[in-house]
Amino acid sequence: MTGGLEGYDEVAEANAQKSILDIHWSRICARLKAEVGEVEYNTWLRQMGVGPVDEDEITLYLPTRFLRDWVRGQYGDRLGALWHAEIPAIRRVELQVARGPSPAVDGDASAAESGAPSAATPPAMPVMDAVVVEEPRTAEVRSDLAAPLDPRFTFDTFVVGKPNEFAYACARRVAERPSSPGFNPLFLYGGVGLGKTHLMHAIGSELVREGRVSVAYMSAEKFMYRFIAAIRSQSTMEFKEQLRSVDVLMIDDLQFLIGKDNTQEEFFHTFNALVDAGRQIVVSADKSPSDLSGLEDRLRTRLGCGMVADIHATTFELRISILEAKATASGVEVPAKVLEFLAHKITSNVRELEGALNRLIAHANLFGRPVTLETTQDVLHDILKANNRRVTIEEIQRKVAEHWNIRLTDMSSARRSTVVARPRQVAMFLSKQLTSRSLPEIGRKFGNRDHTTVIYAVRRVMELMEQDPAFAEDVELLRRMLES
Ligand SMILES: Nc1ncnc2c1ncn2[C@@H]1O[C@H](COP(=O)(O)OP(=O)(O)OP(=O)(O)O)[C@@H](O)[C@H]1O
Repeated sequence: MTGGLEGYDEVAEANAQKSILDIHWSRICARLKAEVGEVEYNTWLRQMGVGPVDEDEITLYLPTRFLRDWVRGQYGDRLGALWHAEIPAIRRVELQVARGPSPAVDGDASAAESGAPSAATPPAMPVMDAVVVEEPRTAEVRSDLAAPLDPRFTFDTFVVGKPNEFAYACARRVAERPSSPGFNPLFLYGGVGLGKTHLMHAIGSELVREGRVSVAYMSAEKFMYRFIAAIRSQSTMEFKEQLRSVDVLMIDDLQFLIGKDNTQEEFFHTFNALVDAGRQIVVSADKSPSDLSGLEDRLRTRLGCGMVADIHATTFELRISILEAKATASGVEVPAKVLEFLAHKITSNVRELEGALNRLIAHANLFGRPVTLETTQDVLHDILKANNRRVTIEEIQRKVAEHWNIRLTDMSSARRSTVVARPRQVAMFLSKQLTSRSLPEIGRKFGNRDHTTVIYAVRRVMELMEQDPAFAEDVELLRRMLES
């Protein structure tokens, strides 16, 4: 009797654990689906099931070895990070192949020994008596540090031309031989959308693929938030230890740390500890170390001590090569004339060029019509119009400052009085309307402000234009002057 009741308690306990894991799992699945898109999710991830938790490790099941290897390679880190975010005690994800149902399997030791609750049964499969486990292998997950590396950003998909060949060569060298003298730190800099992040991910993917070293990649913004969170939860020591335990640390968009003195200080110490221990640092920013004037001098000096590589603005030839490569990869035939047209018209950066091509390709796939010059002009009407305008954010700032009689420097100053803040908001609004710059880019031009500040400014100006006809007239006048 007693044994029966104990058995019952165990079952109840196991069921409770399973339903808790299921709740976490459904949240993780929703996140993954949103991140990778429905098609990719259904192709690779939908059949995954949750297994037992053992101390800091959770087991996930996939039905075939192929799927298991693919998911491990492409999503292993991300799965670890998501599980860790849901249940902080989980630090590792083990991916196993489970074929089921398979009643005749001998010695299902791993399932039995783990004392696994019923959650050990992969939910996407029929109820199993046993789970066949193949080659259990644990994917090391640096979940506290890692942002997932984008599998599309590899050296193979990076098109090399005059403007980026030096940066590319340096990145390749670091991926082949991290911490080589003269290449540590590697500092990549250049304008927006020119491939800095792509090269960093390529370095990371190469190193992870080779399986030689542990890599942590994150944006400077994420670094700051992690640091603040560690201070709040009184776990700065853990944060420092984690950072200092990696072989390669990559920090993207370092300019974000301008004006964030405490985070800069922390980064400086981490930087020194890692370089002194012979680990590799890779950093990207929009300017060279000497031009990052808001960074502390000692940090700028150290950043410039290794290899500094500039990615220049694209040339027509590089734009054509990039378009050709991306069109070929898409499988959609895009006439040379259209590629030339795009390379002439969209000169701002690769991100925009790629966005335009993607839109054309999506349109062709959706309607099953060939891409022609006419459809291009039609489908990309708005992008082409924005690129026809020659007005720059600097011109907008100058005109608006003159109009309201404020100093040009106030466009990027921290002053908040309405006399200054209102024209600044108008300039942000006009920058959004009249240029093709993204919200973060606009924010950066206005004293490194966040993109949410730009969104707020755009909304506020629109509200005021509705409420106050005189103000609306001023803004319209400025717009016409700038457009002509
Ligand atoms: N040489 C290249 N070959 C192929 N794709 C490229 C190249 N340069 C940039 N891209 C593509 O352009 C897009 C923008 O690049 P990326 O995000 O690396 O720019 P970035 O310099 O990091 O920009 P930001 O300053 O905004 O962070 C990406 O999709 C990237 O793959």
